[in-house]
Amino acid sequence: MSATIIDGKAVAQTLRHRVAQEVAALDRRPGLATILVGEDPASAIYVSNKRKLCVEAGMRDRHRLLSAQVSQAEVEDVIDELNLDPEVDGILLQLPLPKHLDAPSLIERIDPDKDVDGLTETNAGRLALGRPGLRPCTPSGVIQLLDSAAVHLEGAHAVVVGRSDLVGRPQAQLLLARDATVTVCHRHTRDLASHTRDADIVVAAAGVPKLIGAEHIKPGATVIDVGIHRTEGGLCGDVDFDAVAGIAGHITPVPGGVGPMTIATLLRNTLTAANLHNSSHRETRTNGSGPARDGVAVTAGQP
Ligand SMILES: Nc1nc2c(c(=O)[nH]1)N[C@@H](CN(C=O)c1ccc(C(=O)N[C@@H](CCC(=O)O)C(=O)O)cc1)CN2
Repeated sequence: MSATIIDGKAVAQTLRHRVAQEVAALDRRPGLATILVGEDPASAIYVSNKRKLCVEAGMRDRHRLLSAQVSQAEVEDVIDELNLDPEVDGILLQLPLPKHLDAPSLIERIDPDKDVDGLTETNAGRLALGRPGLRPCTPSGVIQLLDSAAVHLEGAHAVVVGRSDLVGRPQAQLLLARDATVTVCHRHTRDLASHTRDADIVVAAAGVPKLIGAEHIKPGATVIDVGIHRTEGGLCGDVDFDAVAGIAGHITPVPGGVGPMTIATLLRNTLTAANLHNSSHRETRTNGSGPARDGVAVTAGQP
């Protein structure tokens, strides 16, 4: 093996520690609300970890567990209630949802300034236009991992494999915002290896176990694995780690790579949303007029 392993657990811990320090300095504790529908075991673990780490960072934890048979209208009511709750700065609707629910319209119902997943059309549009806004957690975490390993992004050829709303599309936008040259590959791409072999950075987010092998990677390239699959042999990603680690320059493991960054970034987004709400509140008190809510105060292009 020759690749340097990017330790997502360590980078995430540092970020969570920084968030906790900033939270401790605030007058008002930020609040994160999680909504879990049904009993998917993996989703239940992810939400339970989010809640645990939210409390560990000094934030207020709100949780709604809804039955797998809940109606669209009932979930809408919960979102409406959390949108209005002044103690809630961030709302996270855990995905995937049961099939009878219309996930895009529920996501769209979340107040964009509480959308700590960065998935509403408003925040996706802000990202596409390079405007400040809340960014999706996993792709934003990937950029932070690349920065932690000092991987040069400007002018680099980055290939994103996958085009989901949660990862692939926003990942491409975030890399573009950092001046990478971005190719997006997907299930209809012909000759995937011909694209990935040309890449300085490969982000694998296709949802196919061990899709990316040694034959897909240029020697010295950086390989980021977003996939998580439970197989009989244990957890694996979209990258065949053992094969690719002998060729890549940097690589993220599964577990311990991108996953922990997803949750740490969620906490950071919740803090960002709380800072926005606190400053809006201050403005309302001092001006007597409504706050100028033109998006959250993070730098355009930042993860
Ligand atoms: N509303 C959202 N739903 C989902 C998101 C999301 O960002 N927002 N992402 C994924 C799941 N996810 C967070 O929700 C998530 C996945 C994995 C991990 C993680 O830390 N994984 C560990 C392994 C843990 C294990 O499964 O044993 C690792 O990779 O080291 C955190 C969060 C889908 N849904």
